[in-house]
Amino acid sequence: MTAHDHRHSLYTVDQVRALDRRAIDELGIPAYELMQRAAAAALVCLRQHWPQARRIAVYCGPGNNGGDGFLLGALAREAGIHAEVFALGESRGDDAIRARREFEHGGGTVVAWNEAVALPPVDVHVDALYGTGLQRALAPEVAALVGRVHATGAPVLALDVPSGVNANTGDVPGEAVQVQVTVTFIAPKRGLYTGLAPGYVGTVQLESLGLPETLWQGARADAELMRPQTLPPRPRQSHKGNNGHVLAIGGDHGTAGAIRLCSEAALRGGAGLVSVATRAEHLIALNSARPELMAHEVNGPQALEALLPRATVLAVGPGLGQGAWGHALWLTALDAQLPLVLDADGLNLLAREPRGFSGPVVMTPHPGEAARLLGCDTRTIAIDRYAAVRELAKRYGAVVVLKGAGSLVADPQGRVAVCRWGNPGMATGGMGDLLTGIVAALMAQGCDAWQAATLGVSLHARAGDLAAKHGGERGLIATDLLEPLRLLLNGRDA
Ligand SMILES: NC(=O)C1=CN([C@@H]2O[C@H](COP(=O)(O)OP(=O)(O)OC[C@H]3O[C@@H](n4cnc5c(N)ncnc54)[C@H](O)[C@@H]3O)[C@@H](O)[C@H]2O)[C@@H](O)CC1
Ligand SMILES: Nc1ncnc2c1ncn2[C@@H]1O[C@H](COP(=O)(O)OP(=O)(O)O)[C@@H](O)[C@H]1O
Ligand SMILES: [K+]
Repeated sequence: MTAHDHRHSLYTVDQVRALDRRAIDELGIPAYELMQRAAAAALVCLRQHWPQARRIAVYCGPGNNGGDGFLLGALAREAGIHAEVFALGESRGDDAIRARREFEHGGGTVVAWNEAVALPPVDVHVDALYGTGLQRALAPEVAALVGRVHATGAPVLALDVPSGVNANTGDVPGEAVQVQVTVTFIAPKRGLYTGLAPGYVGTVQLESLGLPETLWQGARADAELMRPQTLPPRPRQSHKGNNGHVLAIGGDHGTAGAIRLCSEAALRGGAGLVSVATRAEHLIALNSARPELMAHEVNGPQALEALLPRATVLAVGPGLGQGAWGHALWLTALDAQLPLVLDADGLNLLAREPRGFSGPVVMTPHPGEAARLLGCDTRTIAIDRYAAVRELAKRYGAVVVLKGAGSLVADPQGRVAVCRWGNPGMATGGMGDLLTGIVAALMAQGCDAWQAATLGVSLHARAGDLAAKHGGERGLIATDLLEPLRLLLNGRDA
């Protein structure tokens, strides 16, 4: 992928290193000057977020991230801010060593950190321990420092990456610094946006260090950040037959809620018609709750086959179960040669009985389902969500949404888009069922699998944010998203 808009492109750590090298080799900017620019940008960021800050503490690790910290300490002192600088280990590498000397030549004193050192009272802590060079979990003594910094309650600014966060993957293998602001240099690292990282990074501010656009042009990026999108307005002459017909299949005994949420989301996602193939016992409840739904009793494959000719997209899985009924409907749906959205038990059945697809498919696993599909544990998924989602998309020949904080969407060719919206209020039952219905509705309206998945994920997460903005995160429930979803789908976000 070429990256013309580097603010929406996400890079692996190796790709960021390649950009650094090009800045040094092709633009002739010495690495030490990049470090100086990073420190200057960090000071601007610090003052922008905490204009009243008079005292800061900077914790410097042994590498170039620590080098950035020493130079920030020097600049802060020059600007009249009292900076106490702590070193964790000896600086390694010419630039980091030179940065430390520059701080000391300016009159600053570096305190070698040990656990007997008292943390000074400060307005802001600056985390310059580790950046993109983090290789493993923080050592116990560093983790102890992190705990003490957190306990002060004062805000933290991270230089480049919060220490302990793997900037390449978003994994956090042990302790990590939880910060209010991460000022990241040169390019957005893909790991800051997904998995455990969103719990640590706070606001991510990109500083391009005055490097020209040409640096990013032609440079490889690994993924893209989703941008807010909607669908174009409907043609005035539109009729329900133009807007697709979603058939939602599921709702075994005792699981009516999942299929109702999915089908209602398909209606609010703009599908022209929404039918439900479910157990007889759910029909009255579905019809009385949502008379716009066409609910059908389906007791086996034949009854489902009768509904297929009118459907444009099948949403398969919410509340489907993995019993004989669910399995038989699942097989019929997968053989129907219609576009599919597969979720929940639709995915669990696929993990049990792997197979290919004949038409376009979007799969929407959460990490637990993803682990079943890949035959691994959820920890393996968390270690590298980018690798997991790409492997799923490739293995199943489908567009795959790997849900959870910083949802990822991948296609079988390896393209990946990252969702930067959503909130922990959405960690509640039924949210995934909505997503299935939304993605199906978008496919029914003519989006291809990639468009439906990326637009669906972004609308769902933004609807979650809008709902949480009005009522808060705790107590947010899936149906709260339906009205904001409709607003966002129509390009309104008030
Ligand atoms: N090269 C460049 O062009 C620029 C680099 N910059 C800074 O340089 C950083 C990268 O510097 P480095 O590559 O030196 O990497 P780091 O400073 O992140 O850390 C590398 C050092 O830490 C050690 N280490 C890693 N994980 C450890 C752990 N868990 N426990 C103990 N030791 C560990 C490594 O062995 C190595 O000595 C960036 O994040 C950024 O802050 C900026 O100055 C901007 C420009
Ligand atoms: N902390 C979070 N941040 C952002 N989005 C979240 C968070 N927790 C859950 N979500 C989103 O909510 C949805 C939950 O889906 P899922 O786990 O399938 O729930 P369910 O099976 O109950 O419907 C996913 O789209 C997921 O990305
Ligand atoms: K850091």
